[in-house]
Amino acid sequence: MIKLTHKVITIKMTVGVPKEIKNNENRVALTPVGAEALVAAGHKVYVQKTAGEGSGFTDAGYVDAGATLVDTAAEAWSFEMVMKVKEPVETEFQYFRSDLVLFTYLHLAAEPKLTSALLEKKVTAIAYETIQLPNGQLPLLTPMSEVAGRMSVQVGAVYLEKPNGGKGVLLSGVPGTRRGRVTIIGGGVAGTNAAKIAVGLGAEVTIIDSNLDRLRQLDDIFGYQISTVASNPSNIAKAVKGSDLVIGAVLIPGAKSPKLVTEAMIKTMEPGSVIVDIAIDQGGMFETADHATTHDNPVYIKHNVLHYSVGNMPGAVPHTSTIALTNATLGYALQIANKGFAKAFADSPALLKGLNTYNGTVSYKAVADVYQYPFVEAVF
Ligand SMILES: NC(=O)C1=CN([C@@H]2O[C@H](COP(=O)(O)OP(=O)(O)OC[C@H]3O[C@@H](n4cnc5c(N)ncnc54)[C@H](O)[C@@H]3O)[C@@H](O)[C@H]2O)C=CC1
Ligand SMILES: CC(=O)C(=O)O
Repeated sequence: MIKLTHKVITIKMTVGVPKEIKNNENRVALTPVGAEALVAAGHKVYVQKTAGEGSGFTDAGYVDAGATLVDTAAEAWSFEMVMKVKEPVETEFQYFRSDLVLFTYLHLAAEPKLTSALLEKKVTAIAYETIQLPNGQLPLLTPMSEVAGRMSVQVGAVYLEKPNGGKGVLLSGVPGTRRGRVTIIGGGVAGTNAAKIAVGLGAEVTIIDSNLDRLRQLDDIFGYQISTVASNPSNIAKAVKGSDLVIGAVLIPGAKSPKLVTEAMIKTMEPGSVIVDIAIDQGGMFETADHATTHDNPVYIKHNVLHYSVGNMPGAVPHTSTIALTNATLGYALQIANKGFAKAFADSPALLKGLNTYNGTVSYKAVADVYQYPFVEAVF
């Protein structure tokens, strides 16, 4: 009898995980459990020392998972695929090279310098936030939008407190007083999660969205606990004027956020009101929220309204966020590592949607349009 053996060819990839260096960014791209799964699939994982500490994961935990610790960022960046959380900051651009596969959040529509650095160095850059399933869902943005949406009401409630500069409104109210009024613009993942917390606190909640089917779904979910409003300038102006807290959570995937709340609308809000611009990572949707803030200094005041516009909100709850992120990214990281990026793209249209720059060209149309770069569709 002849025994046939089939040789399975598995690509072994080296994967680097640098420590995040953005302000108060304590997430890390992989939990030890995630590292273990890549190692079990035959890959080598190199984690920069202390990268997991901020999320509650020790170096020893990664070693137990089969990963190797490296001392420096330069080493962590030297491997075939680099997994990160946040878009690289300027001091990290030195590590870009043409044979690098970078897998991370990128938000290129709001990052002109990063976009040109990736193009110049011909990096294969895959953005978590534009990976998209055929039904339109953004599976690697979803977990962080859930976190940011839930946090947005929590931080909004804190900044409404008088000692923090707010007007002194308790979102739940108490018997004999009015409830706090919360308007959420964009009723997708972040907006829905904001609504859950705002409703849970007992606030009066309005959700504005341009997608009427989405408003119908929200009406089915929340019933009479919320009001749904169609998005147009007049409805937005009215809702903003009457609100204590306005949360911005719109998204047009990959593109710059539309500025739906104008400066004139902000001027109509009562002093001490609060806005939370979750969409700041795509450029922001409030005309007056013209820059991203940091967890060190999250709020500034314009027209007597407190503006919170932190671009990495989930970084403030890194233990929860790192686990939620790895839960979502790991399957895609395994596809890239097991098959090599070209075969992984060929097999998965969802993953291919994540490709933002390749071989010195922009491969995501909404990003190309922002900067008027030619859009070059990558075919694998
Ligand atoms: N600042 C931070 O730390 C974080 C920011 N984000 C950002 O939050 C934003 C929202 O993300 P998701 O909720 O996941 O997106 P999503 O795609 O689930 O929801 C976006 C919603 O905006 C609605 N929309 C689009 N145009 C509109 C318009 N003109 N008027 C009203 N509604 C409109 C869409 O119909 C959709 O329901 C994104 O910019 C995302 O990058 C997400 C996580 C963390
Ligand atoms: C979505 C994103 O950029 C973040 O979670 O920081």
